[in-house]
Amino acid sequence: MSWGYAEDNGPAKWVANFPIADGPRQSPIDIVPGEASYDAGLKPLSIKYDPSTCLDILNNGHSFQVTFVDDNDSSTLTDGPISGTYRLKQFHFHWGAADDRGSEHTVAGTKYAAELHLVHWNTAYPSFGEAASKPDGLAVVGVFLQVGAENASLQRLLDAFDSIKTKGSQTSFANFDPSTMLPGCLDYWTYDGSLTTPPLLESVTWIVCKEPVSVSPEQVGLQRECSDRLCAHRLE
Ligand SMILES: Cc1cc(C)[n+](CCc2c[nH]cn2)c(C)c1
Ligand SMILES: [Zn+2]
Repeated sequence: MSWGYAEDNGPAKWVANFPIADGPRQSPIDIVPGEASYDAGLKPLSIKYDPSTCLDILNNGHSFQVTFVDDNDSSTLTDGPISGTYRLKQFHFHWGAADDRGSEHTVAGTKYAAELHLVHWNTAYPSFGEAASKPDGLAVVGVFLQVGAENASLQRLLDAFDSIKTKGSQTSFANFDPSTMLPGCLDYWTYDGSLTTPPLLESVTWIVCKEPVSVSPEQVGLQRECSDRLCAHRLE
């Protein structure tokens, strides 16, 4: 039985096959703004994405993921809490069965309808796979999606869903600029954590944007409908 989000293979059961689930820096966490300490040493994020590095969109059975060419420094994350250059590898979303759940991180207990993860790897290591097992190997920018106005940028992704109906299917997806999904203000919380799905590797510097972006009820409904076809989990 592979891991998932159902009663018999969900997060409470992952520790059986992935003991790191009980590790010291597991994600997601509840972010309590009042308890976060201000660090004047932190820099603003520097995000530079080149839409021509966008490669394809994949249904990996747990979400849909847009993958990027990462053999050069065309799409990078620098500064913020990290040192060196991290390359964009992929982005994907987490959502749930209703508008009041879906995000992985919470803010003072509040869940958002969905959460975007932009996954970057530290070019101090030879590849994404190598970096994924290093304590400073990955940097994931998290953006909360709040139900409200339609998100034109997201709509282009949702329109591609029809061609990735079954788990494991992928289709080419070109010239998408992920920075169109970032909020206007890039203020962030940061902490050292982990992947939020098995193998739960403790290799992620989390950079969670304070400002959410909007998604319309229809769009998040489409994501849910797609997740049926993605045979993906229901978070609750
Ligand atoms: C090597 C590796 C494996 C997996 C499942 N993931 C995805 C895990 C994940 C999704 N959202 C947060 N962590 C990453 C980013 C790297
Ligand atoms: Zn994720």
